[in-house]
Amino acid sequence: MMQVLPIHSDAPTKESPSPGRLIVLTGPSGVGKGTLMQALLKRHPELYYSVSVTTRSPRPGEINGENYYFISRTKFEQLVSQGEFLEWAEFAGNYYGTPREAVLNQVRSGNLVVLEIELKGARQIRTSFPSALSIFILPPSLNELESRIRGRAQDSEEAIARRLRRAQEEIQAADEFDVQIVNDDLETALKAIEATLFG
Ligand SMILES: Nc1ncnc2c1ncn2[C@@H]1O[C@H](COP(=O)(O)OP(=O)(O)OP(=O)(O)O)[C@@H](O)[C@H]1O
Ligand SMILES: Nc1nc2c(ncn2[C@@H]2O[C@H](COP(=O)(O)O)[C@@H](O)[C@H]2O)c(=O)[nH]1
Repeated sequence: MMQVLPIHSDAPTKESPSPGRLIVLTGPSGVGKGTLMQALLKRHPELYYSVSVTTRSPRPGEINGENYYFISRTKFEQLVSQGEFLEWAEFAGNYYGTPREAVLNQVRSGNLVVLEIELKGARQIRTSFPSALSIFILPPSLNELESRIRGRAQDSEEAIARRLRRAQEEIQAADEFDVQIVNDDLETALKAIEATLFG
């Protein structure tokens, strides 16, 4: 379970110089961020993947502490008030947030830290950490996005509809980010991410 950390009244809201770097992977739900992330971690185990905190219920097979830290809304709101998140957002009826201290420690230690997060959180990171590298993953089409969400068979009809509505807003924001990559063929998209990260 996530460690509850003390409140730091001087916790940074703007970045301070550090040897590591934050990488933000964003894009609509179902576009394949998690799939790309897992493949990337296999090839580059030196990357640090930030495990988020959420109030969403675990899907079959999801493991607490590995996929997410699953907590209650009350606990999440308490952590927000304690300043424990680097960013957080409500998405499709649930809260999601990035644990502040673990991520900052990794960046300070010189590591490349990858956050896989939705649009509002990605915007918060861009504001707080202007040197973060942000990558927006696009679907080949909205139809393909829908069939990926449905193919995953993890969400109710209502959740699918909410995610698709939100996807259209998110896609319009793609140009706000440093790099846009279409996840059509997985291997091609992976190579494009690798080229962005490692040159
Ligand atoms: N390039 C691809 N071609 C075909 N299917 C893909 C591709 N990339 C991912 N998928 C499939 O699309 C579905 C959604 O992928 P994934 O769960 O990784 O998306 P996500 O962006 O992480 O979603 P969320 O943001 O909701 O967690 C999965 O079933 C995955 O196997
Ligand atoms: N702002 C944040 N968004 C996050 C975080 N962790 C995950 N996410 C994004 O939420 C949606 C929905 O995820 P799902 O697992 O329920 O399908 C998706 O876009 C994730 O990338 C976070 O810490 N902050």
